[in-house]
Amino acid sequence: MKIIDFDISQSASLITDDSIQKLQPHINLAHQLLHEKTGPGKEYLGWLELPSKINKEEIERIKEAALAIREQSDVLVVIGIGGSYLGARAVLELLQPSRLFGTQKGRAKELQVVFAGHQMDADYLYHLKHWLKGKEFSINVISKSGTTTEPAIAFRIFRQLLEERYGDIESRKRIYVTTDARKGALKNLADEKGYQSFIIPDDVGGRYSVFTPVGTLPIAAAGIDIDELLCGAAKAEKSLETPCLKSNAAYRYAAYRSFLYQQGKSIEILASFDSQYHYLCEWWKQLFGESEGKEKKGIFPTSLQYTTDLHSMGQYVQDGRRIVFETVIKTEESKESVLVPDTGDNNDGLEYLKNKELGMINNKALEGTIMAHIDGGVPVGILSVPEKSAFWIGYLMYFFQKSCAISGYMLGVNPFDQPGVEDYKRNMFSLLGKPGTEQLRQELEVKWKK
Ligand SMILES: O=P(O)(O)OC[C@H]1O[C@H](O)[C@H](O)[C@@H](O)[C@@H]1O
Repeated sequence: MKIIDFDISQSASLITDDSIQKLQPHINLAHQLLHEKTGPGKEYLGWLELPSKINKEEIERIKEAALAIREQSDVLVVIGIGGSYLGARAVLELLQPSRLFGTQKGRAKELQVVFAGHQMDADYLYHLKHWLKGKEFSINVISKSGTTTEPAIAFRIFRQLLEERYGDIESRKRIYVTTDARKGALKNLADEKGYQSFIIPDDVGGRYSVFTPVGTLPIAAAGIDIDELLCGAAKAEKSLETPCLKSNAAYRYAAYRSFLYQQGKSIEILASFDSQYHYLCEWWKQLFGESEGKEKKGIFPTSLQYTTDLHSMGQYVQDGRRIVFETVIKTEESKESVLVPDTGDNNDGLEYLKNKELGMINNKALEGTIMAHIDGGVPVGILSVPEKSAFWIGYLMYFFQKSCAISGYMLGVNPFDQPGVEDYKRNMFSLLGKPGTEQLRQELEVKWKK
């Protein structure tokens, strides 16, 4: 039976199953806090039963909007940052590998999804604006608060471009807003202009929102089957209901992290041997980093793409400070077959690999790397994902959400807030001269001797 599993048996010399099992009482407590909705952040647990309680009518509305976008445009500009951006990007990059090279070649009228508002890089926005010349485009602006600076600026830029191109009335039909049901500047603007709007539920935080319209609208617009995605998430919700460590792989993963953190391992590397997982790793970093990095505690989540990074960071992992552990994503099947060509000579010394599958070679690299890292004192957990499909990515993302919540409760923090993120924003607003922030500006000038 196909399933996402988490296995640490190869690292037995560094971490035993027994030491994980001993954490069952802690897991039970965390499970209780989560499922009885009594823990910190309990007002943000809407994601927990979201896949099984999905509103069918809303899904139909999303599919209709996705179809309309595909009919009216060549390009969808998705504007958002953090949890309002990474989930959709992760799914797109994982399931549409040809995106990595720009276009969806060979397909009739394929909508291209591009991202903006995830930074304030002037050069990027300038070139994107110019690239859109002569292309039909629509916008999906996504912001739960409706006030985040980066997407708000990008939305101004692309809304202006849209209005100049299509005029006020037509451009209103090309703007799709995903935001709070009641409050925020974006909500007000959407009401005023009559943009088609989608709601981010109050009880679902940004980094847990991929199965809401935050993720599903751009994912559906890209032509990915959101029923399958949600079906995978619902399957995970059901399969990961039990607190029993032996049968709940997400809880085993949480316990493994918790155990290693107590042993002084403060950095977790999420590694994959498949470049399509890059943005899934970025999404995972926000999920765990924002959920756990508080009160001067928490594992620092980072990611590496192998074998690429074995040629840059491999040295550190193998032989640097022993504060690192690794979680390796292993996908069983490569979708495509690529063979090492038989060139009729052995000048490069690769004759022994002729006609061999690249997928098989990559797999041997994975096996060899895991052995080397364990020998070097790095515990490695293997997260096996049956295939790269909408169903299994849905399952995987729910798996991570659930393990993150449990891991956060085991750490003793609120896994659903992010108070620290406000500090840079406060300073930035003051330095930009936002009205009402004069006092802070003076304090900053004195402190930093400007
Ligand atoms: O959706 P938004 O309200 O625009 O927020 C986007 C992101 O910005 C923040 O600063 C938060 O730290 C993130 O958790 C959030 O996902």
